This record gives sequence, structure tokens and C-alpha cells, in this order.
Amino acid sequence: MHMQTYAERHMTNHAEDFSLSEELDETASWDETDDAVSEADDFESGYAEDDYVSPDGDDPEASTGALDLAERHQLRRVAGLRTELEDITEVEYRQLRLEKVVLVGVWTEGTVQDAENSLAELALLAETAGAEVLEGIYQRRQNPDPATYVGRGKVDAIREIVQATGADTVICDGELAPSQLRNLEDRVKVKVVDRTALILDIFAQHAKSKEGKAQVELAQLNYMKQRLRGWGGNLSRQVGGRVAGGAGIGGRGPGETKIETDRRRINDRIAKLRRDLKALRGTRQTMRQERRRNQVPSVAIAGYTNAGKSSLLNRLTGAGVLVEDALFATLDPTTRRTQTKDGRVYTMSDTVGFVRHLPHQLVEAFRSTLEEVADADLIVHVVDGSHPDPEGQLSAVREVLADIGAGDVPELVVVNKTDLADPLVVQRLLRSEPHSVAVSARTGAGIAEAVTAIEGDLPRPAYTFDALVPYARGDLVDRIHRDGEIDDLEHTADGTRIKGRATEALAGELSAYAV
Ligand SMILES: Nc1nc2c(ncn2[C@@H]2O[C@H](COP(=O)(O)OP(=O)(O)OP(=O)(O)O)[C@@H](O)[C@H]2O)c(=O)[nH]1
Ligand SMILES: [Mg+2]
Repeated sequence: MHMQTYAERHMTNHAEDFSLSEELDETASWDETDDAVSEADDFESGYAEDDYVSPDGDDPEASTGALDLAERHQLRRVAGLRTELEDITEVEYRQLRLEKVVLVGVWTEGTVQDAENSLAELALLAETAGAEVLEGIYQRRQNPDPATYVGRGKVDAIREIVQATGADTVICDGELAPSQLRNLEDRVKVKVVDRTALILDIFAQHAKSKEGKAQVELAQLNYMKQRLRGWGGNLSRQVGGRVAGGAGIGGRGPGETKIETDRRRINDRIAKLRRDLKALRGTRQTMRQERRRNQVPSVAIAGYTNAGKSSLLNRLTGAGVLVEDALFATLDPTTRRTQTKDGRVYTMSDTVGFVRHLPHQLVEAFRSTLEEVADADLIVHVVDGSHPDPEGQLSAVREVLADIGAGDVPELVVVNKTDLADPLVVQRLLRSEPHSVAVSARTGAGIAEAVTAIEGDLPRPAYTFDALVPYARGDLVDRIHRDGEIDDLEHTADGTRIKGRATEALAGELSAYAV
């Protein structure tokens, strides 16, 4: 898509229009307090039918393959409106149908450059979700307004921009309280969504596997549950008027009873998704245990979205994973078996990209996927050296890593896109990150060094041995090549004399031939 060019193409900086001196704003708030959802999740009730995910479904490790872009874009248009509950989720999330949007940010700290980067990222997210960005504006304020996010005086200015540009949606650069969304909608007269909803929408569009879809839906429902009442009134107006053409879904007036029903159904659905995910997790754990039993080392490629993680996996293993200039192209982890130069087998996995302020609902829902990162023997942390703020991306990723318990896993920083990046920036990153290499996944520059660094970081087999393996046991020699490390090998009259390191199981078998 439009990575580097967005800002030049579209962005209108209205920071000056919005006076830089903080308006001493009205402090009164006209809205009720945010709804707290008191109902506990009901794990026992729920639907008996098992129509969504089944534990024996997709192999979670199977490659999702190179997914055709056209096919994916089609997915977004297919609305499977099967039940009333799905009506809500589909309409609110999968089918946000953001067409023409105005972006609004509140800039509370950092430099002008930070504020612009943040809005440029929001624009990329919006474009990834399928929207056309008409205008991006931000306001300098000490804090977002508790009632309307931007200062109330500025809400009128936004309404004017919306009217002048013909936008149908306003996207705010943060996570807003339900009341803020409602108040803004009331005053700007079009749909208002926040960054969290936008990211959830992209995930919903991109999820392919059963597990991925279930994880995203769980995150969406948790997000929506807190906003039922907040959005109830506006929902019928928005959906009825704009999306559904006044009929069908939008025809329902979501009264208080309706909201209670919806809430109960959401809780039921959440309970079911959790059960399904637990079953899927079982399959995944079995595989992981299998790997661990055989002591196959694992490498997880992690990093900011669009850093080039999938490109690197392809370059290193020929995996053929989807690569796209879009945010969150990869949602379903792909694992590949590969070998060191001396023949040791290890696995390498691609993972979902991270982003600043990754919605906590997503971190929660994707926890089982992310746990694989925490479980890895090495994290290859890919960072886009050509991005305006690579250091910011490194620390945003490390925050998520710490959050999922991967803070202590050894890390190799791979500065990617050196073909595009400013060499001075690359040098700066290599200096500030002591354990790092620079590569271009596109041209292949630096890949050999990266491989050497990765192989050097793999855990070594724990047991040393010195054995004389008879020629009849060629199978053992093969296994030493695959699972062990060879320091010295010599063909003698009586067999192959090998010194090296092996896993516990292999060392046990070799003890019969110990010298
Ligand atoms: N110029 C250049 N572009 C690259 C390089 N590596 C990746 N890209 C491009 O960057 C974009 C993102 O690459 P991906 O490999 O999909 O990135 P990712 O980190 O897997 O992204 P997500 O899965 O969306 O989080 C694609 O357009 C790639 O072609 C590189 O070394 N140089
Ligand atoms: Mg990817």
C-alpha cells in the first residue's frame, strides 16, 4: 500500500488551525458515567452446538500459505449475518465499512514529529481496513477531554470538516470511553470509532484459521460488551441510516431489554469461544510438547507490524508466507522446520505483528499464540530501519513481549530494510543494540550474517559424547547430524569415531558405543 507516501499525499496539518495554547476548557460533563459490566462471564450456560470451531480442525501449525490479496478483500464483503447477535458484531466490527474517514488525534506529549508519526500510523491502519483517508487533524492538549476527547470547541470544527469533505466516519487516535464516542457522534453527526475498534476490525478481516477467527471474535466481544449501552442509541441510527439502508438490522430499536438480551448472548458466546479456544490450545500444546521432548530448538520472529518478519522467514526458510505492504498481514503463526549449516534441526515461526498500544483485548485473546513466543529459545526481533521511529517500535514491541512473559527470552535484533534505510540510522541502531545484525530481506544483504548469529544463539545439546559408532548404525550417525553437534568425525576401520554434543536421549543410545 502506501507506506512512506501517505503523509505527503494526504495529511493536512491542522495543528495551527487548532490553537496551540491549551484552551481552558469546560470541565462539566454532560454524560452519564461509563457502564461497568457487572455480570460475570457464565462458563456453564451457552449453546450446545459446536458450529464454530472444533478442536480437531485446522492444524494450527499448518501454513496458511500465500493468501491471495483479492481473496482477502472479498472476505470483507461477505457478511454472514446468521443470527441477531452476529448482526451486531458483523455490523459493528467486521463490517465497519469505513469508507471516507477523517482522523482526529490529541497530542499530549512528545515532539511534533511524534504526533505526526502517530497520525500517519493511524492513516495506515485506516487504509489497511479499507478506508479512504480524507483528512488528518490533531489538537494539542494537556489531556484528552473527558467528555468529547478533543476540546469541545474543536468538535464544531471537526463537524465542519466532516461536512465539507463528505466523510462518513471519524476515527480517533486512542481508546475512547463509550461516553466520549457517544458524545462525539451526537455532535459530529457521523459514526465515530476509536483506534482499538479499528485494529480489531483489521484483525477480523485478516484472521484465517479457526483459532485466529475465534481469538479475534473473543477480543471484539470483550470490547463490545463494555460499549453496548454507550452505542445502543447511535447504533440504530447509524446502521439504519447509512449501512443497512434503513431496513433490516437497523430497523430494530435497541431498547433496554434488547441490550440486556444482547449482553447475555454476548456472555454466552464469550464462554463458548473460550471453551473452543481451550480445546484448540490443547492441540497446539501437544505439538509444542512433542517438539520439546525431542529438544528441537525454536526461534520466534517477532517485531512491529510491517517490519518484514514474514519476508525474513521466507528468506531464511523459503516458507512462501504472505508478504504485503499492509499492517497485520500475518495473524496466524506459521512454523517452519529448518536446519543449521551443520545439519541441526530447529523451528522458526512467524508471529502476529505488534503495534503501539496493542488493544489489551487482543493481547488477551491471542495469548495462547503469543505464548509460543515466550516459549521460544530465541526471539529474532525484526525492526524496520527505514521507519521514522525505529527505536519507538523496538520499545513498543518489548512492552508487549514483557506483557506476555517473553521478557527474558534471548533476543537478536535484526535491523531490516537496509536497502531503504538511512545508513546512519542503521549504524545508530547497531550501536545501541549490542546484539544485532543488519539485513535486507529484499536484497538478501546481511542474511548470511543473520543466519550465523541465529545459529550461534541456538541452545546447544546438553550432553557431550565420544563414541565409536559401527558402520551398521548409520541411522545413529544421521541422528547425530540432525539433533546433535559434531566437533570431530573420523572414519576408522571399526566404525565412525565421533565427538560432539547430543540430546539426553541420543547420548543415552550412544553410551553403548562410548570410547
Ligand atoms: N525495501 C524493502 N522492503 C522490505 C524488506 N523486507 C520487507 N519489505 C517490505 O515490507 C512490507 C512488509 O513485509 P512483511 O514481510 O509482510 O512484514 P511483516 O512484518 O510480516 O508484516 P505483518 O505481518 O503485517 O506484521 C512488504 O511490502 C515487504 O515487501 C526489505 O528488506 N527492503
Ligand atoms: Mg507478516
